[in-house]
Amino acid sequence: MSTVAYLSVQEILELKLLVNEIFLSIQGESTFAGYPCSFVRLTGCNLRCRWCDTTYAFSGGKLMSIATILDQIKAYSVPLVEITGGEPLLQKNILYLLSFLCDLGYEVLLETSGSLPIDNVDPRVHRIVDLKCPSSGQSEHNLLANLKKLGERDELKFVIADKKDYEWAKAKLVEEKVWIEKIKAVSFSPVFGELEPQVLSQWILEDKLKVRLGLQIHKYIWDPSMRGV
Ligand SMILES: C[S@@+](CC[C@H](N)C(=O)[O-])C[C@H]1O[C@@H](n2cnc3c(N)ncnc32)[C@H](O)[C@@H]1O
Ligand SMILES: Nc1nc2[nH]cc(C(=O)O)c2c(=O)[nH]1
Ligand code: SF4
Ligand SMILES: [Mg+2]
Repeated sequence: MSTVAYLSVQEILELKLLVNEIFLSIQGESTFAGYPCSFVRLTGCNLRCRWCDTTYAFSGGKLMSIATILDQIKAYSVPLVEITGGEPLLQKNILYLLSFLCDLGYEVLLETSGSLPIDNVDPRVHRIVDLKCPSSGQSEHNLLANLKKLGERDELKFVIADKKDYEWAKAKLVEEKVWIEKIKAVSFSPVFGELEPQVLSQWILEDKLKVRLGLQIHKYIWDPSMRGV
């Protein structure tokens, strides 16, 4: 617990988070795509991406103690856990949950918009940081200072709706090269239902970019509008 104020185990277990859903699925995004993964989706987001597929997580949910959340994750019995949202970093108690999961030996992923500081996140966590492209309508919220905090276990992603977004993302790879070189992976993902994977693939191949094409594979396995997968 080096990154946050010291609390006893009992105090940590009693801390609460506003949780939208907890579920077991196949990890659909990032370099961990394909693995069984427990998901904890927290309620609330400070952004409003035009194409957000999880608007139901902007409100609602249930206040749950970290002890109860852990019980559910333990019941799923898989070694990979992702905390997502909404925007998970809006709730400060998330930092305790992340560290506690690492202490228990889980491989822990955090999916964040990158609009809030990522500094206090336990260094054992894999941080997956989205840089919001222009057509999301939220680019002005990108906290570019986060990029220099990224390390070798972290990933950067760009969700791309059109050629303008693509060119913007490509320019960022050059402008922020010095930080991006140090991280595990960069992915370019098409906005689902808006940009054909084949079109984005063609652009990446033409430019021979060293980025991974990211497809949300859960949307090919299950109905793309389904929750809890
Ligand atoms: C729902 S967000 C939650 C985490 C955080 N708020 C964020 O934006 O990174 C999880 C991921 O889904 C991506 N996403 C949301 N809607 C999408 C869509 N329509 N097509 C492709 N990716 C989408 C986001 O860009 C983000 O990388
Ligand atoms: N299966 C599955 N994988 C995911 N990876 C990141 C997700 C997210 O919403 O953050 C997500 C999700 O919603 N479902
Ligand atoms: S930051 Fe994430 S959860 Fe919030 S609106 Fe954008 S995609 Fe949706
Ligand atoms: Mg999702």
